[in-house]
Amino acid sequence: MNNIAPVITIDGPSGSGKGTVAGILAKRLGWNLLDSGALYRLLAFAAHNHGVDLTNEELLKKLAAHLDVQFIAATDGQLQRIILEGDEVSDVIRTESVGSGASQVAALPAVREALLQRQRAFQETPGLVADGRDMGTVVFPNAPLKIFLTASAEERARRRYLQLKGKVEGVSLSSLLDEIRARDERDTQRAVAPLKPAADAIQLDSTELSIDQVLERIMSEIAIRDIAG
Ligand SMILES: Nc1ncnc2c1ncn2[C@@H]1O[C@H](COP(=O)(O)OP(=O)(O)O)[C@@H](O)[C@H]1O
Ligand SMILES: Nc1ccn([C@H]2C[C@H](O)[C@@H](COP(=O)(O)OP(=O)(O)O)O2)c(=O)n1
Repeated sequence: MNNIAPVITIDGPSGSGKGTVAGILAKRLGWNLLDSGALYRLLAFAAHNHGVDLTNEELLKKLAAHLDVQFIAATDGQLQRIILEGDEVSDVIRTESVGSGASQVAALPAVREALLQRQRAFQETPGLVADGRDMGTVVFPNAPLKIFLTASAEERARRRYLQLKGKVEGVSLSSLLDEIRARDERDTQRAVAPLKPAADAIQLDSTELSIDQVLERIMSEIAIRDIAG
């Protein structure tokens, strides 16, 4: 690990655009990418495969510590790929049911602790773009640029609907809105590392902004701070 490498953190609720923006930024800057939510999703998915109950903190902690996962960096024309125990799971971990399981295991302190060093190990030169819920508050508190990206729950559900429609059967806008609200509630109300902006985060509401406009705003913050060389 190289602690000198700068980090840009992007935190916020589901569907605010964190993953999209983080992926484009990492590519544009030539930096590493940490999709921290994928770790919680992988744990929930692995727990399901191994028959581990999502409330069994002791077993989940062990599973988290030994999670056999590989992140294969994005190449031109291909997104980042995620391999769990030898199988590609990039798409199957993206369902709302795995997201909901991720949010449940993420509320357990021992699980968060077990995943902390694994996340910090992504901080390598030339830099890191990290997205999640507690990147700016807990995992990388010294990051020189912290973004807290939001959008209304209705807009976030609409985006998810457009994203999943045609790919996932039986997806409906109203159930997605309910699920997003339930996840917001759990992620903001939990005792450890709840979803909230870091005191020094820049808050960006993307409800009325395009992806390019969000990127433009972040690029100007990067330029002001002169953090990307
Ligand atoms: N500003 C935006 N305007 C419209 N759609 C967006 C915007 N940002 C992201 N999206 C779309 O919304 C969906 C969810 O975005 P994603 O990056 O997965 O959000 P998050 O990682 O915060 O859950 C994707 O299909 C993405 O293309
Ligand atoms: N740093 C993080 C990232 C995700 N989580 C939890 C809470 C989230 O509801 C789930 C899934 O996160 P993920 O970022 O993949 O979800 P979205 O893409 O925003 O829908 O994991 C967390 O507690 N801390």
